[in-house]
Amino acid sequence: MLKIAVAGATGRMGRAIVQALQASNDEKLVLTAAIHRPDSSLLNADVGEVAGVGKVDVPIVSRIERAEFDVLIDFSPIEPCLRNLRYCVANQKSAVIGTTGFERAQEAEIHAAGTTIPLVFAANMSVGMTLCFHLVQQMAPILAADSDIEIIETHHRHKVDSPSGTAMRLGELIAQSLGRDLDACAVYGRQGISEPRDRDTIGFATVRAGDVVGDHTVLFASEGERIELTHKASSRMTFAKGAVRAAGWLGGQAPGLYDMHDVLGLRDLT
Ligand SMILES: NC(=O)C1=CN([C@@H]2O[C@H](COP(=O)(O)OP(=O)(O)OC[C@H]3O[C@@H](n4cnc5c(N)ncnc54)[C@H](OP(=O)(O)O)[C@@H]3O)[C@@H](O)[C@H]2O)C=CC1
Ligand SMILES: O=C(O)C1=N[C@H](C(=O)O)C[C@H](O)C1
Repeated sequence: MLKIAVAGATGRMGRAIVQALQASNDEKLVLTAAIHRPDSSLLNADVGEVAGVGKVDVPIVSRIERAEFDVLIDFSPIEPCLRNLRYCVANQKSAVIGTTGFERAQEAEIHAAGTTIPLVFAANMSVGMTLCFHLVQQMAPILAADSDIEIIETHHRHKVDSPSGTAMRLGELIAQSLGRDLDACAVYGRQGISEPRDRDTIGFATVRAGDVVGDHTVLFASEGERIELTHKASSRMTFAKGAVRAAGWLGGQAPGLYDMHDVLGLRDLT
């Protein structure tokens, strides 16, 4: 049996993860804890009822210290997510982190945690986007000399971090495959009069509207042709199933920093 705790359990992703756990065919995965913020009116409510899957006998708690678990799946906001991670490191628990929007120093802390506990950290837990992460690294070195590279993402109106974690990861992987430093070559949005576009930059455009689950396009545009690699998520269950799969996979792993390539057995692709 692998005991799973979910942090951010009442959020959009948290509820989808509770649903995915209930629907999972992996009988060794058991939801044992759900964590929400201390001042929530939902404390002590049954998380299954909050997620719409009926009673699961798991009351929502406010502190990770009150949770009994082997693997934490965390989609809570940045500060609680980092606090939870520190608890996991101190208590040798495994973690799957799906939260996005971390600053560089916070990412460094997550990477360091991966030296002491089994940790999956992935801005996008879908199979399709994991494949796109691979594909852009193949495409960019072939196309970059003649192409402008732009990353365009659209998400629902409630999303607070931008560009999305996925867009940033796409940018990092493209920059890495071209030997560029993303911090030096990224251009975030444009307004007003500017010089003509510098081919060595990577542009980011962000759209926030309605209930869009998550669309990403990487555009390679040269004189005379363009390639658009587009991924569209139409259900949060796509990410939730990935997170649950990652938790089950982590159960047997040694300490290390992993991503969905490892979980899906696609590491040889990269
Ligand atoms: N890696 C991936 O595949 C994906 C990643 N994400 C990322 O996951 C994160 C969550 O997204 P989403 O579910 O849409 O956001 P939500 O805002 O719906 O969910 C976050 C939840 O965390 C709760 N929360 C606030 N404080 C705490 C706390 N101290 N402890 C535990 N929970 C707390 C919030 O409660 P309240 O609202 O009451 O404050 C909210 O219910 C984002 O960073 C998003 O970018 C999203 C989809 C896929
Ligand atoms: O906040 C979201 O919704 C999503 N966040 C992730 C991101 O920032 O990339 C993944 C997905 O696109 C949905």
